Amino acid sequence: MGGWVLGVIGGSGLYEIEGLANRRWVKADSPWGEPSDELLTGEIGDLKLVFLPRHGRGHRISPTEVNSRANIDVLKRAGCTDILSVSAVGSLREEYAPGDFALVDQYIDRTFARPKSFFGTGLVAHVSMADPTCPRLSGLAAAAGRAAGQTVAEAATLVVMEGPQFSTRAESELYRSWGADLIGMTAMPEAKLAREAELPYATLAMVTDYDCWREETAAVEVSAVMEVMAANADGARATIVRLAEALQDERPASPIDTCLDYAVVTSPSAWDPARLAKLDAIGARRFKDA
Ligand SMILES: CSC[C@H]1O[C@H](OP(=O)(O)O)[C@H](O)[C@@H]1O
Ligand SMILES: Nc1ncnc2[nH]cnc12
Repeated sequence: MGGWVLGVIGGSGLYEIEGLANRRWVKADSPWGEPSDELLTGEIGDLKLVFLPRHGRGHRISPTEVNSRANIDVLKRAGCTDILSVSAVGSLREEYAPGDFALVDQYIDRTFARPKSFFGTGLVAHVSMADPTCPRLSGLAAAAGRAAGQTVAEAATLVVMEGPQFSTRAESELYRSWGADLIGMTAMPEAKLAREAELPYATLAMVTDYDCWREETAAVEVSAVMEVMAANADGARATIVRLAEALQDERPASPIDTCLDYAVVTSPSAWDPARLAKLDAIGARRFKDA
């Protein structure tokens, strides 16, 4: 096994990270279209880190228009072994307060206007999403957040809505009645695509608001989200540095590294060469003999 290569997808308010040695913005191409921006590559100690701002520098791209297939593809091409995804989220529970961090272990995917798979006609695959995040990476990220002085919850359930408008009060109450803890707009289909790419994935959620269900608090506005994110960006960066410091050694294998072995259902004789060609990075391990 080689070392860790950490991909970090930055969300609202996190458009770059400082403190990287040999830091360089590099253009990355993908057969899945345009990624959100160039990749910022660099090192923290022995760890290679690859950062991509999800909405692009200047926050140009809306949640629906984020090309998550291209983003995951270029991170895979850049050699990432694992992905930490950072997101600003609303809280659906009293106990998750603005300023808190949380690691997500379940998602409820309510998005409907985004391509959600690298697979399809000519090469059909069904990966398991029963446990959508990597417990090892999530645990390390939670410890890193605490070491950086943050309050960090674990095992949160995140609703991912289409947006870009925020929820109605009835929707907010509905998601609460489903047992969801947090709400955002971008972790899906990112988490599904990371799994198809055999990349262990974790969501570091940064709570920015109480959405619109809490009577004593004003309904969420984007200015409030960005204000809390500005106050928390240093905490997010410190968490990433602490996580990087914990990933200096060899990377042990994960079952996610080989999950496509159990997922592909199309007979090899029916594989579509055009789709196979687009899967040259995502499926490099699985389809190396094709
Ligand atoms: C800027 S408020 C709504 C916006 O913030 C979150 O973005 P991200 O997940 O990339 O941090 C949310 O998902 C929306 O895209
Ligand atoms: N209340 C909210 N709903 C959806 N996405 C968000 N991102 C930050 N706060 C949010």
